Amino acid sequence: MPELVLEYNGRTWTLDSSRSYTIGRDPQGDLVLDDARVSWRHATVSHADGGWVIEDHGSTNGSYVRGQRIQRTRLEPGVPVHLGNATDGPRLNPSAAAAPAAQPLQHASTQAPQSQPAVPHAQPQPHPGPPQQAPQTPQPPHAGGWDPRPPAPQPQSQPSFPHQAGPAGPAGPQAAGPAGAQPIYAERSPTTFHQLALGRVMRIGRALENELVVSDLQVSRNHAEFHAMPDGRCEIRDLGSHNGTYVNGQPIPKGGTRVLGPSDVVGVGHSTFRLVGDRLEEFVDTGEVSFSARHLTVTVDGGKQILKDVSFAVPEKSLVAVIGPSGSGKSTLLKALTGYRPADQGDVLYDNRNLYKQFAELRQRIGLVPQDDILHKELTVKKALAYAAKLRFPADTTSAERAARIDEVLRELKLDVHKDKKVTSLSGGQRKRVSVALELLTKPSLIFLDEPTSGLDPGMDRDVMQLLRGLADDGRTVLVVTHSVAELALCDKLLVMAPGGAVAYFGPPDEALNFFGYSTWADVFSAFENYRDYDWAGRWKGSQHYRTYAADIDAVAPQTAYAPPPQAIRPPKPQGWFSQFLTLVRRYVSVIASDRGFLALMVILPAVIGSVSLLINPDRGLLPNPLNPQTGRIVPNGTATTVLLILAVGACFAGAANSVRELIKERVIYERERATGLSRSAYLMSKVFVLGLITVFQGLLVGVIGFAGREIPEEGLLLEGMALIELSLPIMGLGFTSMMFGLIISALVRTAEKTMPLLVMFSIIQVVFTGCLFALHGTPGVNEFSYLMPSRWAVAAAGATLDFNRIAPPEPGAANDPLWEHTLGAWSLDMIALIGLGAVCGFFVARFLRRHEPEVMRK
Ligand SMILES: Nc1ncnc2c1ncn2[C@@H]1O[C@H](COP(=O)(O)OP(=O)(O)OP(=O)(O)O)[C@@H](O)[C@H]1O
Repeated sequence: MPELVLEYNGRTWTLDSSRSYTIGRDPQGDLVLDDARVSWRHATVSHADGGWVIEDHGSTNGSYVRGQRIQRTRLEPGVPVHLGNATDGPRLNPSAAAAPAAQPLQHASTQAPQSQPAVPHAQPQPHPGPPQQAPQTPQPPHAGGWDPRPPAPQPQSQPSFPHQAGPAGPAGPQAAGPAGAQPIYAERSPTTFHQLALGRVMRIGRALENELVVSDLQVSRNHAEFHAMPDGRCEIRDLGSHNGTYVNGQPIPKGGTRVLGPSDVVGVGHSTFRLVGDRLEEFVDTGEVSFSARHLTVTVDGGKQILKDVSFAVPEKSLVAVIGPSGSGKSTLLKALTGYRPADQGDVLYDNRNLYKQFAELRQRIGLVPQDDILHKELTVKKALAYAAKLRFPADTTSAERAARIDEVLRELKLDVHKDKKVTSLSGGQRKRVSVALELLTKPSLIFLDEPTSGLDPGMDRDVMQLLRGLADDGRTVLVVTHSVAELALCDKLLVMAPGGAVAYFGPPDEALNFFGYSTWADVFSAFENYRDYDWAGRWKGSQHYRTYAADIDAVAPQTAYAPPPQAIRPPKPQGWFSQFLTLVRRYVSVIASDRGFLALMVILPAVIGSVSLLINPDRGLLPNPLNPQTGRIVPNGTATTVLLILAVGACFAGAANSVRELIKERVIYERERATGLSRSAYLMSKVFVLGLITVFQGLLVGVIGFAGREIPEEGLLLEGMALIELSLPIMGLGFTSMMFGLIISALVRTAEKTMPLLVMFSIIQVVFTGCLFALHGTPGVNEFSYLMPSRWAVAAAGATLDFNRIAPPEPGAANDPLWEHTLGAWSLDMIALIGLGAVCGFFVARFLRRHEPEVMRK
């Protein structure tokens, strides 16, 4: 059997071809590499098809051969493999035969061949607590003997927060002090060092020609450069990067420079740099970050506190569950932790860096999976992720790079077999996995999930929770708000919120029921409901559990929260406006094209509206009637006004119906994408462009069918020989402006169900203000009000072509309607007003769209 010798850092292993070997940081693995850039289970080496192959397990930072990221490749003697970084990650040197110095790997020589170990998140993690003592019969809090029964002290479960010292700890004062102070990293050892000689320029970027190659898709190809100036100082220059360069968490202007002081920390993607003398220390954020919240308090208008003094801390690689009755502030807490709605008091520490102060940089390390899916269900998994990746990654990433990252994430979440299925055809649990996959694309270190298992059956609930367990084990901090209590044992810590928004418990999940003195969570929640005014927070703070698990972090005095600076609130735009617009248009067209029902309706609806108008006095034309010789007056042509009324209302309805659900149904997707750099105007314009084209086409269909079968004037006012087109133009414009009104409704409502009554109301109002049912001109107040209605202007424009002042002449003594004058001037004014109304609607949609954005971005 051919053996392989792998050398790393002076150590050698001889690998036997009869089994496979896992490589990673997991001490239980075969080849243990203690380097932060290497994933827990990073890769596997095995003998297959007559050679040795290495297969990456969807590791966070990748495996590289000859500078190329690989998924599975054959190992060649003398060709090293880098793990975690293409250039300076741990280097494995394969050689062909067993070298005399090589030590046979113990497992290989002493153990029988074994199957490849499962990846950590595929199996439930052993987190069994001590066998639970039988709880006492539940009693109300005011009854005697209901005092908390703290479990016996368990020294081994004492939490250790290596990077989260209290006020006396080394990192405490810095974390609360000026943003980005140097000692934040005092307890971390740098991942790599780089020498920076005087006068030298060291360029950072994704491209291999850079001196400092960062294999991180969040980083631009040529991102920034350090410049060691002759006077001994050093400056950082941003090279027009897409995601920005940060000094102490604050962005430096695009293309700008900043001279670095001794305590300054530079952030580029997931890497952070600090200059110590002529040595540049690089810290790579592999996801293993501690996380804590201190004294978080949220006060709403009126002074009511909906989140009260919430503190907790977890070390790296933790899975935290947050549970609590409805209205206990779980969503509010999530918003405070993600910066969507920063707390008014207290702070959130990300690896001891103040999240609010350094929001601009740290926001990119946060993934948020909202309760509703953040993908277009009509698309295939791969396509949906491809559009999301295009919007989130820098413009200079190639589609191959993005596709590679998507494949990596799909494999990691075991979704590769589903990648060509439509999202809508997946089970609830799989759909949630796809939403998680989307957030994992950018390799966040912190992942927040809002009720990911709601609506899932118990099997899927477990499946999703095990997935989260695996994400945490692989080096991320995961916090999940949930209503499901079945799988809490998989979590490292449990935060229980009490009515009113205060903490009722924080600690190991298996001690929680004992803490409350109940045997089931249903009892605990009933107690919350029945004793809403009980001082749950006081009970928690008086407990032994509090002293064990939270007193340290709580000991720091509460501080007024630092509002993120304005430049931090607006996320960097990884893509330019036009590129975002094009991607959004393409995505929208893909969504529409995949919905055959909508496509069919798009044609059938206007065709039916146009056709039914032909049933009205089919042999009558749309020209003015001759004078009645007896009265000397023109006999009104009721057919013309009725036909125009039907066509106009049809266009109104079709236009508004196209758009009325559009923004509300995508609200969650928009909110998430907006927080990751989506341009509001690009989003809005993509909707206006696609829906505009559809409605204009529908208007044309309505107009051509409705007018072509009738006698109409031979000459138009503007398009002389094309009266049919001239008559259809107002119908098309009316469809467009109604579509814009529909967007206003869509931006205003809170649920999609409310759109239908508003659509009906809008359409009926348009019927009234067409001017076909009663004379508007000469009716003070009503006439002026009608100027706000698109149907008024559209009917007037078509009426000007048809000469409505003669088709429906005013009562004797009344004046002609100036908007209906059979002149080019009147027609042009009507059309300009109609389109102008659409533009004004666009302005209002943009304003109202803010309601769909994270609170912090609404100002
Ligand atoms: N902007 C606000 N103004 C006033 N009150 C608010 C505001 N936002 C939330 N609240 C109130 O704060 C309380 C907590 O709301 P939150 O949505 O955080 O609870 P929750 O625990 O997530 O509830 P659920 O489980 O039902 O989602 C509720 O009583 C809610 O009505």
